[in-house]
Amino acid sequence: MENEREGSTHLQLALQESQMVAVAATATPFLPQPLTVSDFARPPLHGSNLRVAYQGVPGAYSESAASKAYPECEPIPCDQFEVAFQSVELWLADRAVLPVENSLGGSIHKNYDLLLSHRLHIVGEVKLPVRHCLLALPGVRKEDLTRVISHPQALSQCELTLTKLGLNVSREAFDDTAGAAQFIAANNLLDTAAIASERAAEIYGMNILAAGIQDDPSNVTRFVMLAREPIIPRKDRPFKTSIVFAHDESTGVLFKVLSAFAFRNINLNKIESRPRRKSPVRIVENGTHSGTTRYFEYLFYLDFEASMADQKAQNALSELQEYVTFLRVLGSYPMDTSPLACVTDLLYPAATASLPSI
Ligand SMILES: O=C(O)C(=O)C[C@]1(C(=O)O)C=C[C@@H](O)C=C1
Repeated sequence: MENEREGSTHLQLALQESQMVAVAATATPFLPQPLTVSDFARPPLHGSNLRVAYQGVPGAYSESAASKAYPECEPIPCDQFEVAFQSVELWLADRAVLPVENSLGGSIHKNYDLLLSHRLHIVGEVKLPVRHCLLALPGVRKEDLTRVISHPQALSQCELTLTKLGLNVSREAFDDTAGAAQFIAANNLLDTAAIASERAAEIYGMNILAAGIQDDPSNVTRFVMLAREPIIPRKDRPFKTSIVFAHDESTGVLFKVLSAFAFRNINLNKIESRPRRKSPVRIVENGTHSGTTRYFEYLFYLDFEASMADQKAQNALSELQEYVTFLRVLGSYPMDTSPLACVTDLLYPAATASLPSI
């Protein structure tokens, strides 16, 4: 009797599990499921195509960036940025393609921090125009909406346009744009819209209520390609080098660092500061005045326009070493100078057709 009850419980569990699998399969048929930390126990996959990890689910802009960077690749969805880094380190993927900045939303700080806490090398960059759409289930009208969900970057890139559209909606953050569309479809939400790509609309059977809803028509996200090994820097095409450094409290160090590039006519593309997490604050006793001052400590990320194969870049870094307490080259890689093709052109070259624009 006891065994029988146990048997029926197992059966019920198995049934519930198979029903859950069936529901998930109906919601997103044949789509690869995102990697999670628990997948790292699996043996590495082998195949002839380059396996490229990205954060999100199919239809995410990061997937399009992976396809732009490596046209023949097998894109591998990951549920978090950290998982994408680890999947390359553990040979589950060959490359990772991750967003680092957007022309409207600014830097994606999480990835700057992860670049430092992992040992991968930047081997390329890719710039992707991001054209957002407002997606809802078939039959849903703008007036029915009470909520818009998406990746925080996408929500902020469309903030003004959402207001202009006259939508009386709350905004909620989601892990990625396509994941938001997938969630609406899987839960048959008739009062919720997602901000995501045209490709996400197609994959998850959603309608496009409005296209091109980003606040600036030339909205672009820059992604970096990461690998276990660095590439050999060259001088026959435009290269960029990314470094990260920290310095101690002496005066004018940042000025000296920037001058090391300026005096050699090396163009700086970007400088970003992040808190130095291991020692975020420096406390200084105020000499004659009583009390103490707390200074924030920073790590500086800098991109400059030169290859590490170039003597003047090597000289600039040698000079930097005199001023800084920590220096790491994150990668020296070809600049993306290609014309900006939009996501639709990349994935459906023949059909950049008539979308309901606002
Ligand atoms: O959610 C996605 O589709 C992503 O690929 C992520 C992401 C980001 O992290 O900034 C990438 C590009 C867009 O700027 C919006 C979101």
